[in-house]
Amino acid sequence: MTDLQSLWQRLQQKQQALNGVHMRDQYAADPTRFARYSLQAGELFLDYSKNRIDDETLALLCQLAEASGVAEKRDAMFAGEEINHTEGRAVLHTALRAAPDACVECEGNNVIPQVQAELQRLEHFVTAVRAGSIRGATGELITDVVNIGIGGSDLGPAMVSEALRPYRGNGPNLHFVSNVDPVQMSDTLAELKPQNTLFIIVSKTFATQETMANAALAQDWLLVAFGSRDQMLQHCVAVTSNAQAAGDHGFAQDRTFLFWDWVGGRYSLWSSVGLSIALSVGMGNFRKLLEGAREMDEHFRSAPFSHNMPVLLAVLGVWYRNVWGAGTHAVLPYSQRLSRLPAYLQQLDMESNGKCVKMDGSAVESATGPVIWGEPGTNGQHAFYQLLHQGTDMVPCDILFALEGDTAHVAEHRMLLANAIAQGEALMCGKTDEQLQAELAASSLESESLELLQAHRRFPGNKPSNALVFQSLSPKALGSLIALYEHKVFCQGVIWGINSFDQWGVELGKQLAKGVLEKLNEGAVVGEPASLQDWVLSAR
Ligand SMILES: O=P(O)(O)OC[C@H]1O[C@](O)(CO)[C@@H](O)[C@@H]1O
Repeated sequence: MTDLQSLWQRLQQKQQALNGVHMRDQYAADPTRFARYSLQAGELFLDYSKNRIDDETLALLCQLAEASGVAEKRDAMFAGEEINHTEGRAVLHTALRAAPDACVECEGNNVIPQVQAELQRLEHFVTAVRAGSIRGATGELITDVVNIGIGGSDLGPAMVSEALRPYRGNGPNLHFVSNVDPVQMSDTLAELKPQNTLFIIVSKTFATQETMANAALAQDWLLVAFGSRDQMLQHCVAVTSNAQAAGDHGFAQDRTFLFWDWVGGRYSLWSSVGLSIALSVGMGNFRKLLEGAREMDEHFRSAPFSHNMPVLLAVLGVWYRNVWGAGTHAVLPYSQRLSRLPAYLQQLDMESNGKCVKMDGSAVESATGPVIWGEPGTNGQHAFYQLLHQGTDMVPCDILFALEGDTAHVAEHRMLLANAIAQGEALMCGKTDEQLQAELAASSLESESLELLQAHRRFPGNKPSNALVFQSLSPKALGSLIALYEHKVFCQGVIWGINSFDQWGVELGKQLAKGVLEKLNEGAVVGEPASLQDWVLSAR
């Protein structure tokens, strides 16, 4: 039996032993549990004491990470090795936030000078737009910026710019258009004036159907307003790793911001893809975001696994996914500003680890990435928390909150905190039968109804959750938080033996849609419809 097999076996045994143990008893028996199962990394604090674990489990999980080669793969990633082997690419989003004097080699070249040069170009542009020295074609100020992109070219900038809304100062208003459903672009344009609007067309490939279609709609709108292609182009910039395609679409070099093929779409917000973020909150805040991520990178590279936040989150996720059979993982930000975090993490996690084939092409032997879902916490409480507390599935949760809010409404922020803390406690402790009986006994209900109600009002508890806490949702804390999840997903991919950096599973639908579109453009079907496609054709 290999080391790995024996570790999995011991973890299975541990699960059987812990299955009958209640976390509230573990807590009661060990007053040091919270202190021992929590840690600070930079601006982030993680409480992982409300998990179905003990010291031996944690030690086994860390050994699993070690035996799976997490440290070696991590070092290979940071060193620019070609770890995305199915696309023949290095994975170097960490170089985008590395120190300016760092040296990170990719195919023998240090990539840091080009990263820093592109950041400088971004800085000049951002500063000029915010200061009003770059203006629209008619000399008017740019008051609104529309980011046109999808997936990684949308979700990261959209999530971050919403999270950092209080840092906008006199920055322009931001709008995001991703969906090829034309209503999104129409509704957005209805609010805007061409002379004050800048469009950022963000696409790594500069070939994505949705983005190119939306860019064309925006450009038509500008052309109608200005009647001149040159003026139209003054209101557009491109962000891409395909400079050639941007050039073919008429974008001048000084209106094209670049990133590289070693930056995966879902890992790209740290690059020029973050232009909308930087325009909104200013370059100083964008650099703080990078700094926060760098701090987490350093922690990930240097902390022992037992005190390594991304590694701990990763192995806890693996523990529930593979040993306890949890199919989903909930992300519950107690922060309206983080309302887009679950959607962002869906792409980060599910596009990375939704795989059924190992690096060598053989089928995986265990389950891989869970379904990631969630909503801001208090809204979720009045919607789906019923299932978290009394449903039949175990749903591990991440509960996130800032100690300080960013409004003057301190009392309301305290309510938010109270809810976040109470839910973690309710999930863990549940309600004992004695507590419930005492509550019901104090009511005026008859004994028959009491018995029935007792069953329905039982809270079993013993439901796992992590709490991720930060002083305030600052650019630096947010940078660390995003990098934390990136590295968590990476570690899990290594443990499952999969390539977390390709996304072949999205291709088939795209290919088929092209064929269907051609048929829809051609027209009607003859005879009885034999498929949905035929039926739609004949129904139109
Ligand atoms: O930036 P692009 O090339 O337009 O791609 C957008 C998104 O599409 C995907 O390739 C999936 O279809 C994502 O990985 C990517 O973030």
